[in-house]
Amino acid sequence: MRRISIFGATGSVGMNGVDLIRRGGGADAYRVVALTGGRNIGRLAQMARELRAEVAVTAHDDLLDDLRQALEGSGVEAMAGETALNEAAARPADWTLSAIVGSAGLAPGLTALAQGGTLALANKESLVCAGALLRRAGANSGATILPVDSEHSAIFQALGAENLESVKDVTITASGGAFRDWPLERLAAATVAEASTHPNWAMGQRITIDSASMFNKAMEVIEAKEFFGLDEDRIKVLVHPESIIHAMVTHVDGGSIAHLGAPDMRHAIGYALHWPERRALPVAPLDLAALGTLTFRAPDEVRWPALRLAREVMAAGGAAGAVFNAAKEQALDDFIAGRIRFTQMAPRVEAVLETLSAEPGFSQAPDDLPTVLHWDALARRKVAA
Ligand SMILES: NC(=O)C1=CN([C@@H]2O[C@H](COP(=O)(O)OP(=O)(O)OC[C@H]3O[C@@H](n4cnc5c(N)ncnc54)[C@H](OP(=O)(O)O)[C@@H]3O)[C@@H](O)[C@H]2O)C=CC1
Ligand SMILES: CC(=O)[C@@H](O)[C@H](O)COP(=O)(O)O
Ligand SMILES: [Mn+2]
Repeated sequence: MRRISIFGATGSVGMNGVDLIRRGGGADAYRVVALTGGRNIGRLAQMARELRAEVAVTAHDDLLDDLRQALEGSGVEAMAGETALNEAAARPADWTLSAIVGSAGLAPGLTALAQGGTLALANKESLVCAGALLRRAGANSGATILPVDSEHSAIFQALGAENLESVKDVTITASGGAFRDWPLERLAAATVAEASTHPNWAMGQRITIDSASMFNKAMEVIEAKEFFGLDEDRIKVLVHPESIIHAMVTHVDGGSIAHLGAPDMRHAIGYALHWPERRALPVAPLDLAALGTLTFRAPDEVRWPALRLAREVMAAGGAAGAVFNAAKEQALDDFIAGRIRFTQMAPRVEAVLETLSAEPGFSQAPDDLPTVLHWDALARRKVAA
């Protein structure tokens, strides 16, 4: 039986993963090793019981008793805390879904990679903070890393067996998020509730707000560079309000291969689950005649300064990715908590990048986890200061 683990099982991507496992036969078809969550103990315990997981882990030490109680009589082991997340990631699994939100997903991702198997990576923050570390961990153990972010899954699928040398560039699409059509002068008054609605995708709150600010796309450009080893000038962004085309690969001969699909993450997760095969998935087929029109716009770096920052981060290299991600996470926390305005996030991130670029060691890519965590903590402190 195939052994699977899902990190961040109680979130939007995690629940879509659980849905696919359930539809594929659940505990009768898969041996579920670990399911992890954060504060949603009820959901975590219910999933762990249903899928007869070996262990359920909450990231929060103070919730261990609640989890134990919720799992009483189930035979599922309960664990809590960061160390427990890593212990769960060290349990051998054939397929692990990395769907924790934020840089908190990096340590368990690295641990899972060290034990081999396949890491299906939704946690884009890992690649932005520590792309080289992840690739090295995978290469050392012989693990496979598959993309789950919809655009990167689309590039992976559109590339097929093609050699990267024949690729002129890749284009990832952006919906433009909640404020794509707002007058610029209204953005400063945008509320958390307004930023937390996405025109096409049902996702967690943090990535939804990142879509509105385009920090999500900025992260994805860096993610594409790290995942596919493409130079930054071969990665383009195209605003596509319908989110039907997810990415496009353009070859040196002028041919472009686009990947299309309904905005449903079960396609990308299911593709990674069954790869290298393709199996039927519960995703609505496209009806292009009913859709009628697909539209496109050039990205506007005045409206979305995060896109310019991504280019600067890629040009800087070294610790810039770790600093950028952590500063963005802290600025997002501050916006959600009402401490800063929507339009203050990008300037805060830019200021932290500028300040920390003068620190010794900034130009060296972190080559171990403690160094990534050092830059992560420093960047968060600078934003909060
Ligand atoms: N949602 C989507 O469709 C897409 C998401 N992604 C990426 O996938 C990842 C997950 O996104 P999404 O599912 O939207 O996020 P959600 O916020 O919906 O879920 C996040 C998950 O991580 C858990 N979690 C939160 N904080 C911590 C922490 N500090 N330590 C351990 N676990 C934690 C949450 O637990 P709990 O809720 O129990 O507190 C939950 O299980 C992100 O990296 C995102 O960028 C990529 C493409 C699409
Ligand atoms: C589903 C997915 O992969 C998200 O990252 C999505 O792309 C977000 O939409 P935006 O295009 O609005 O950032
Ligand atoms: Mn995406």
